[in-house]
Amino acid sequence: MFTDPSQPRLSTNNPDEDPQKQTELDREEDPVFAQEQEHLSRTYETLVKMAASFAAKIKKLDAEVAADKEMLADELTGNFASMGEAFETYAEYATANKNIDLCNATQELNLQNLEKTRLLLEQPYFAKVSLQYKPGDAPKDLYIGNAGMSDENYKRLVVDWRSPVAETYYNQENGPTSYVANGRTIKVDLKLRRQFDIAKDTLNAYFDTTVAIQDAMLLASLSQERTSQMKAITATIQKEQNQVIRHEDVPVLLVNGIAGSGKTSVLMQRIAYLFYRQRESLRPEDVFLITPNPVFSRYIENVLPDLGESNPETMTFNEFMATIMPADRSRGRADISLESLQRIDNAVAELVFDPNDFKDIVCEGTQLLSAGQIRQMADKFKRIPAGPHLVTLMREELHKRLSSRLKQMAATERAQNEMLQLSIQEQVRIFHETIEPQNENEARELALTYLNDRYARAFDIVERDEWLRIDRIGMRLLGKEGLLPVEWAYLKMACTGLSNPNAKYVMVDEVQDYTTAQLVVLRRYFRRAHFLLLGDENQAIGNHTSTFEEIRAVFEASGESVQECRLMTSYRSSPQITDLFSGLMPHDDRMRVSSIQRDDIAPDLLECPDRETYESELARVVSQAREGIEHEGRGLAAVIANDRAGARRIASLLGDEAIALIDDNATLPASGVMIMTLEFAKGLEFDHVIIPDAREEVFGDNRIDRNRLYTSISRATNRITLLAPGSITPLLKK
Ligand SMILES: Nc1ncnc2c1ncn2[C@@H]1O[C@H](COP(=O)(O)OP(=O)(O)OP(=O)(O)O)[C@@H](O)[C@H]1O
Repeated sequence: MFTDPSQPRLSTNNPDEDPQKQTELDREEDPVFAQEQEHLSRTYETLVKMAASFAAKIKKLDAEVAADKEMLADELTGNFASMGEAFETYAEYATANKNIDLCNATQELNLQNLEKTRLLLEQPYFAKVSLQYKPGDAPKDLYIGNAGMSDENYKRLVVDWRSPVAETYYNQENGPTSYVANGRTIKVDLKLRRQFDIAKDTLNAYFDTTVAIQDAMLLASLSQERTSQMKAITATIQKEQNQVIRHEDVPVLLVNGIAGSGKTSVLMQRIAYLFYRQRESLRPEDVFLITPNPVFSRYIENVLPDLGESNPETMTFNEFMATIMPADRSRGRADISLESLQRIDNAVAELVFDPNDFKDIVCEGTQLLSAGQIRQMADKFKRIPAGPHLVTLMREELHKRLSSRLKQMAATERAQNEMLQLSIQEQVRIFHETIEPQNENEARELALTYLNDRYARAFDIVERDEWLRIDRIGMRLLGKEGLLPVEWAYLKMACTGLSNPNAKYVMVDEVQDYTTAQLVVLRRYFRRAHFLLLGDENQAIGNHTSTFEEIRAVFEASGESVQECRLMTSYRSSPQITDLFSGLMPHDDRMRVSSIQRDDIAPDLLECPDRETYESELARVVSQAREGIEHEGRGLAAVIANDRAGARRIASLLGDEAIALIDDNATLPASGVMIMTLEFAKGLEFDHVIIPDAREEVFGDNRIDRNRLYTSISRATNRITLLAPGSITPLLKK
């Protein structure tokens, strides 16, 4: 056993040995190992029994509800013969429905419990803390896992990693510590902090840690080959990361972290944490996650489900814009100055609607309300200044007028004939039965239902204020034709109050890639939401994107203070790769960077004297990478080109040696060597990164090139190769 208390304690006698490869002898000789294995086996057995019991309860309750419903249908025949009988019948309905609601709630709980036990059966827990609450008291052992579970006698089997007491594990220090529960700070003495490597009911190893900077579980996790899917980091969350994950709920939290410091990982864990802490009120549709591109959305899509949580609304900025804009208008430049947006606000403050600002409401080829009618309606409200309040009043009025227009139409022979000619399938879809109106009244009512279905989109047009000609208003107010998407969206928000007031959280990853105008649009649209912004200024690779100072200013402008956390340790990249990319950072920041010590391969910088040598070297490097991956049967390598043209050139040079992922919608295979642009590689990571053209012409001494190089290098976990036909950029020659 180890004697150095600052080092992780392994359950093996040989510190050089991979804990995964402990011999049976080591384990047998270690009483702690045996005790822990026994505890695990017992817990696992209980969980198996509980899973079976929840499954049985679900089945039984399902059968009971089905029987109840059948009985309801048979027995509650609806006796309304007299007033008294009618009341009685209503009371019976109410009781029966209440019972069904109660059953549904119980069933929901059963399902949740079954889901939790299933999650725990994969790995019942990953850590244990022994906490002494008062001097002299026996320490209390708590096992921490991906979900919390108590047995049928209410004895805690596993504590959820997000529960207050689990904080003692993440504080990473033995001795006096504390956690906050129900607003109270509880002081405890952490006597033992033990990590486990567990798969189902098998204990592979345990580690007793005091200071976890170099914790063995972390090292084991970081040394695994990369796959096309990001993984949760629950068991190995580090102290600085935990401060973000468990941060108090503030209006704006900005996480400024170097490449590979776990920003995206922390973001996913924070979402899971918020869902847990607000489990009664926070729903996945209240949380919006804005990601840099569709590849990235797919890369992270399994993290939350693996933690037993649902994914929030996940979208790129363009996808977000598509939800609020006409279909053909949502893409395009976003480098609008703040002054232009300010001009829109000023102009809208003076806005008076003009007769030509309105559009006919046309649906299914029928004009339901004309622009002239809308104009007349606007005249009714002329004492109210144009803007969100007026638009709301007009919208309400338009709803009324649309309804009465459909009512008028429903009385016409034409509408009723159309309805009678509906196919049987259409009738069943609209009315849930076939129709045969018996009198004029009935025919009118049915025709109204039919028209409401046929012209449903018209109500949408009203609701989405599509009866306003935003481009026309923009042209008049700003004197320019063809608004850019961000301007269009901003103008529409200013005129109509367009927003999503229900969103509670908006998370923006890679925030350094957004222009100030884009952030202003997000802030204004999600007007009540709390924001979590994560980024790295050194990875800003686009023109006109915001600095962190500008990001702060956007949010401070709406009266909020912005809290900031820094993450300065690189978990992704080996120390030598971290040194290489951090050399491109501003000097003061560079001094604060650290990485996790592990096996290290020196970067390969290959300067080739001529084109021919260069091409054959590139082919050799790629071919070796491919062979290595094929031999192992896993692993990812990326050739990161500077642009699409470069990626295509390399693809034709390399032929079948590598898979070209040039289209935005391409998916990352599980393993292999891929060619891609940096835009595609953003946010992702690879065991081996090959930068095929690292000449000064490609990476010159300017901010964007520097950031492009930093971002490309920092995609690598273990190995980096840079090639150049000629000299490598002096940016790397410190
Ligand atoms: N505490 C941790 N335990 C285990 N792995 C971690 C931990 N923190 C980060 N990692 C790993 O480090 C890698 C980088 O994490 P992540 O992608 O979240 O960083 P990032 O800051 O978003 O990176 P970038 O900004 O460069 O895209 C991932 O493989 C992640 O699993």
